[in-house]
Amino acid sequence: MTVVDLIDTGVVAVVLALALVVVFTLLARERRTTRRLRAVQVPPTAPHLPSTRQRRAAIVVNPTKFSSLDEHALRRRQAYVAAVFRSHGWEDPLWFETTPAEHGRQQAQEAVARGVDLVLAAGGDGTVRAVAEGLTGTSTPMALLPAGTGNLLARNLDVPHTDLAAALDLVFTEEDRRVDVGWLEVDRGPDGERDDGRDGGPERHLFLVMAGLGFDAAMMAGVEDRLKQRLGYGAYVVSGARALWGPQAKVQIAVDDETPTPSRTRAVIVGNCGKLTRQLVLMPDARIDDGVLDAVVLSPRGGIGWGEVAWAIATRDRRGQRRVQHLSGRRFEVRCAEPQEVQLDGDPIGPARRITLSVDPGALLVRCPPLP
Ligand SMILES: Nc1ncnc2c1ncn2[C@@H]1O[C@H](COP(=O)(O)OP(=O)(O)OP(=O)(O)O)[C@@H](O)[C@H]1O
Repeated sequence: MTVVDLIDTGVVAVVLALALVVVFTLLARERRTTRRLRAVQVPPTAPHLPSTRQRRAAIVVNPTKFSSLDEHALRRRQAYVAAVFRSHGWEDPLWFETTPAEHGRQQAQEAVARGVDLVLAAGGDGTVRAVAEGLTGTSTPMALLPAGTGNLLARNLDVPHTDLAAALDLVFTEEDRRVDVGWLEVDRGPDGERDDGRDGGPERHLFLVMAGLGFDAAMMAGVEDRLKQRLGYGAYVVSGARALWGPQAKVQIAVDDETPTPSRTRAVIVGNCGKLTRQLVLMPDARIDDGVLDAVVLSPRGGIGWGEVAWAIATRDRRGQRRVQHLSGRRFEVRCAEPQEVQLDGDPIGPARRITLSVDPGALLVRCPPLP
């Protein structure tokens, strides 16, 4: 190992150590202040209004996210939620469970067919994406009951992600906001296996936060479920430390109708919104309702390069520099010389040779606080 390698290794170790300290401190503080799930107090029932049609919500639940609750606790939680709806003059909600084969899209479509006024996605970002696929293009809004590890959409929309009762309150106090939807088309090459549960046509996935390929996707693919349950967000830091050392990828990036530009990169991340945590903002200019997608292209070499990337992100640098390039447009196409891991709102979906990302402006209604 040369002296430069040693310095590089040292810098990476310091950057990672700092990142670990910052992430764990922020998460610990966030948990302390917001974890306490409000006492299960059933609010008083509102006076019955016979003349108007009662509104009704559907709740699409990913049961794996509540597996720590026993049958009794689960029923109490459901009874509490139903009582909250009744107390606001709504009918008892319809409940749908996701399955290993149907992650929420079909359940949301069924809820719309049954005429509900709102569909709540109770799960992580995977459930939120699936429910959004079922609601996009309809006039039925979605609300969030965040129960995942990352809860990236909730973080970006300022929906409480550690207090289900507070998230539920928003249903009755907030308005519907129109947000953009991102679509990712994946070309896996002749040997690739599709991952969207459909048979014909191109493989297509909806995303609401970020999609991309390279380092970040490899990091997410490397997160083991057991570690995620034990460490939560910290599992991503551990996996990130492993993925840091991969080689640069040769890619061609085309934005809208421009000529593709060749690049050697570690990650191309395209965002509908840009926040990873309250403090960590990857794309400071990304807005979920501006009708365009933003992107960052990260091209560090060695530990010093990663240090520059970490600094640019920590300081929310908007201008970009040689290691961190910012782009924006309505359509991105990324072609890779070798297949690269792809991620969607934090979920790895396997390697691909080419991805195309486009925006469908204002295609989804979400009930949430005013958009940041
Ligand atoms: N009934 C079920 N049994 C087993 N697995 C399920 C079931 N329903 C959904 N899943 C799995 O859960 C995944 C979605 O999980 P979730 O909603 O937590 O998103 P996530 O992105 O994994 O969240 P996070 O990583 O933030 O915890 C789906 O992709 C599917 O694989």
